[in-house]
Amino acid sequence: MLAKSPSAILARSSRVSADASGAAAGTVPARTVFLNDTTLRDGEQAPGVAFTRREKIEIAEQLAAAGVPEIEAGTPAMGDEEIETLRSIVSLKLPLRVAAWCRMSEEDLFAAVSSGVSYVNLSIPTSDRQLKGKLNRDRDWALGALRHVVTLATKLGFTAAVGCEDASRADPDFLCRVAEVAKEAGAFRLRLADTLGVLDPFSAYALVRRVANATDLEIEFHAHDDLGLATANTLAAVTGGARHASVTVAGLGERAGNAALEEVAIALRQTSRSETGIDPHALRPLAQKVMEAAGRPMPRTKAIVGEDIFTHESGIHVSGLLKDRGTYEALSPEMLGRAHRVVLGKHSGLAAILKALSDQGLAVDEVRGRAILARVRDFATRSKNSVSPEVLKRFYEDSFTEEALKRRHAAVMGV
Ligand SMILES: CC(=O)SCCNC(=O)CCNC(=O)[C@H](O)C(C)(C)COP(=O)(O)OP(=O)(O)OC[C@H]1O[C@@H](n2cnc3c(N)ncnc32)[C@H](O)[C@@H]1OP(=O)(O)O
Ligand SMILES: O=C(O)CCC(=O)C(=O)O
Repeated sequence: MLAKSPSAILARSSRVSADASGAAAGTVPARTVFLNDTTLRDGEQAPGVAFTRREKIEIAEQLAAAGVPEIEAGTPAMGDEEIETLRSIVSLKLPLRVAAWCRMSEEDLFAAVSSGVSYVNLSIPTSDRQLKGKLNRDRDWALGALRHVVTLATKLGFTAAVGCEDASRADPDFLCRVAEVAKEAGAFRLRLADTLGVLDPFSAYALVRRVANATDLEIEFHAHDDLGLATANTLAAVTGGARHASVTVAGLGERAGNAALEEVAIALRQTSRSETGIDPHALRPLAQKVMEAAGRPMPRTKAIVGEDIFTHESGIHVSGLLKDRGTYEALSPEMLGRAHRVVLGKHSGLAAILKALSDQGLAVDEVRGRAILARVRDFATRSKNSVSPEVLKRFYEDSFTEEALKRRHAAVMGV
């Protein structure tokens, strides 16, 4: 058993250095918002997802390479395997903070000591619904437990943050009181969790603003995507005063998942010019790695990292893009290390056909171009796929045959 006895842990507490988890040495980009990635903790809580130690290590390395300043790498209370994995990640001395998630309990905290992390997120339910419903406790108990466990964590040498589970359904006055006690007990940050994903951007803003005005603790916001609003709520929380956003790669997480790291990083940059220090080029390889390890396919439409996000088919769009890319492209593919692409399919128009032919050194007049377009549409509908350059070339060659001439005639006559 790796977890040590409380007395053994207290005896060595003075040796727990604030930098044991490899907090960054070297160049750190100027950030205005800090993304705390919890792919290895809340991301892995997605049903059926179970990373191996090797996968966790590789994901941690990629997160560091992408410029993520802090990761929540696991839950020591889960036992020896998780503790050993956390130790392996800490031992890499990556240029990021490695934190562990703990319930507000001595037992979890002692397991965290065994894991070698320096940062702990100590979580306590803050809504009456959860306090009563799952713990059969009340607010006074919560404040007492918080004071006791955070004080102990500080004595043990941890840098401790307090996680307010179900903060979005909690009494805001009570959250302010939690912030006060957390601060007195030595916590450095308060995490407001929208555990059930019930907030919208207006209520997320109001909640964070309210608590941020009442405390000088740094605020982190942790969103869930049950209403499809996790990223929007995270941006609103940042506007409300949160300097830290809890995110996961590709939004992997409990139920509908969390706020996606790549969405929050790029949306902040595009909409409010906030800098997170994340390398945009690293986002797609990172998402591919995480989805592969999670055993889940990445939706082609996934914002920022999906296969199709810079691919255009519709005739009107392609016609516009050919004249001026800015007509249908607001996000730069190059900024994300990607390339703009046009495909031929059911929604193509003549301009796209002519351009695709000319890319192969071929030219046709409008009538033949429209006949080829009719075949492209037919092919795409039957095959449910785009038309490749090879198939297009065949349509081009066919367009000289008698049969094609007939088809062309029918197309022109509309029969
Ligand atoms: C919103 C979130 O994402 S919270 C994080 C969720 N993460 C996880 O659950 C991580 C994976 N979990 C596990 O491996 C296990 O549940 C463990 C190791 C944490 C606990 O395992 P078990 O001892 O078997 O307990 P079990 O899972 O059945 O129940 C959870 C216990 O934690 C208690 N608990 C829940 N939240 C807290 C809290 N913040 N502080 C203290 N205790 C808590 C529950 O009341 C329950 O205890 P009880 O059985 O005395 O009522
Ligand atoms: O309390 C916390 O630390 C957040 C836990 C969590 O993942 C959640 O509430 O969704």
